[in-house]
Amino acid sequence: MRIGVLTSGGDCPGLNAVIRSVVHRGVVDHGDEIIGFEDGWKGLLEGQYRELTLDSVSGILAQGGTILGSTRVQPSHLRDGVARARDYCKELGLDGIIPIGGEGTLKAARLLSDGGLPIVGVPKTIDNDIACTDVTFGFDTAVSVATEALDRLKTTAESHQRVMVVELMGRHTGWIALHAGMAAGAHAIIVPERPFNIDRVTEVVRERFERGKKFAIVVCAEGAKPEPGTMHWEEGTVDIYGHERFTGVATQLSMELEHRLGKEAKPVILGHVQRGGTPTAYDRVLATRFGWHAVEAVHKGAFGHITALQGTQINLVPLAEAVADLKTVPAERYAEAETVI
Ligand SMILES: Nc1ncnc2c1ncn2[C@@H]1O[C@H](COP(=O)(O)OP(=O)(O)OP(=O)(O)O)[C@@H](O)[C@H]1O
Ligand SMILES: O=P(O)(O)OC[C@H]1O[C@](O)(CO)[C@@H](O)[C@@H]1O
Ligand SMILES: [Mg+2]
Repeated sequence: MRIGVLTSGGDCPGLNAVIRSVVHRGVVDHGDEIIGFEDGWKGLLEGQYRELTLDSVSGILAQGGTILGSTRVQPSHLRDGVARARDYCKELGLDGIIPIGGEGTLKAARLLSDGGLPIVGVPKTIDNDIACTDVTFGFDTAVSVATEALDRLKTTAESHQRVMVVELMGRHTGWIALHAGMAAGAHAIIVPERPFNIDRVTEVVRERFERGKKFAIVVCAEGAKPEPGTMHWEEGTVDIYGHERFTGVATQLSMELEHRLGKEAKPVILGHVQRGGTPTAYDRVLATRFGWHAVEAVHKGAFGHITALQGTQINLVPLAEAVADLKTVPAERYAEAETVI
C-alpha cells in the first residue's frame, strides 16, 4: 500500500515517534511505501511531500518537534480544497492518509473523510483535550516540564517572599495546569472551565502569608478568565485561524494581586517551552502505539476513525465522535485538587 502521513496544528513531543512507527510498521511488516506531506494540510493541498524510508526516520524517536513541519491553514481554504485533495490523493495512488493533530486537525480530517478521502487520524496535543482518548501524547511531557518549572519557581519565590503567578498552556481546558499544579503543590489552580473569583484567590494567598508562609504559587491556564465584572480585564482579539489572542492572564492577575495584597507578584509565562524538546518515555510509547494501530487501520480499511487510548487498549473511534466535544476538566477532578491546595 501507499500511505501518506502529515502533522498539523501546534507541534507536540511525540510526533516524530508516531511518524517513525508508521514507517516501521508500514515498510518492515507490510512492505508499504510511506510518504510524508510537508507542513500539515498545506503539503496535501499544495503537493509538497517526500518519501519516508527507514533511513529518514532513523534517530527521531526521542526528537521533539516534527520532521515534517506543521502549519495552520485557514479552515475556509481547506474546505475549498476537498475536491482537489481527493484528486491529488488518487493521482499519488494513496491507499490511506494519516493526519496527526489536535481537535482542529481532526475536524479537517472529518471534512476530508466525508469528502471521500481514506483517512485514519491520530490525536495529538499537549492540552489533553480530545474526548475519546484517555490521554494524548505530549501531555505527559508538558506536565513534566511545567512541574519542574514550578518546583524551581518555589525556591526563588521563597527567597524573595513573592507571589508567582505561572501561566501554563491550555486554551480551552486546564489539564496541564491541573496536573502540574497538583504535582508541584501549587496554592491555587485556575482553569478555563471555572471562571475565577479574584476575592477568593486573594484570600487564599493572604491567608497563606498570615500563617507565616513566605511565598505562594498561583498556577493558571492561559485561557482562564475572571467571573465577569469582578475585576478589570482586557479581552483579546481573534486571529485569522479563529484562535483567540490571549491578553495574558498571569500578567493581569499578578498586577491585581500585587495591588490587593501589597506583596510583590511576578507573572511567569512558560509558553512554548512546554511543547519543546524530547518526549517522556510515556509519550514515546503511546505515540509509537498510535502509529502502529493507525497503519493497521489503513490495512483494514477502517477509514473515518482515529486511534484512541481507552484503558490499556488502543481502539478505533469514529472521527465524528472524536470531534463532537472537547474533554474539559470535570468538577470532581478539580475538587480532588482543591483539597490539597
Ligand atoms: N473547523 C474546521 N474545519 C476545517 N478545518 C479546520 C477546522 N479547524 C481547524 N482546521 C484545520 O486544521 C488545522 C489545525 O487546527 P488547529 O490550528 O486548531 O490545531 P489543532 O490540530 O487543533 O492542534 P492544537 O490546537 O493542539 O495546536 C487548521 O490550521 C485548519 O487548517
Ligand atoms: O503555537 P501557537 O500557534 O502559538 O499555539 C499555541 C496553542 O497551541 C497549544 O500549545 C496546543 O493546542 C495550546 O496549548 C496553545 O494555546
Ligand atoms: Mg486546536
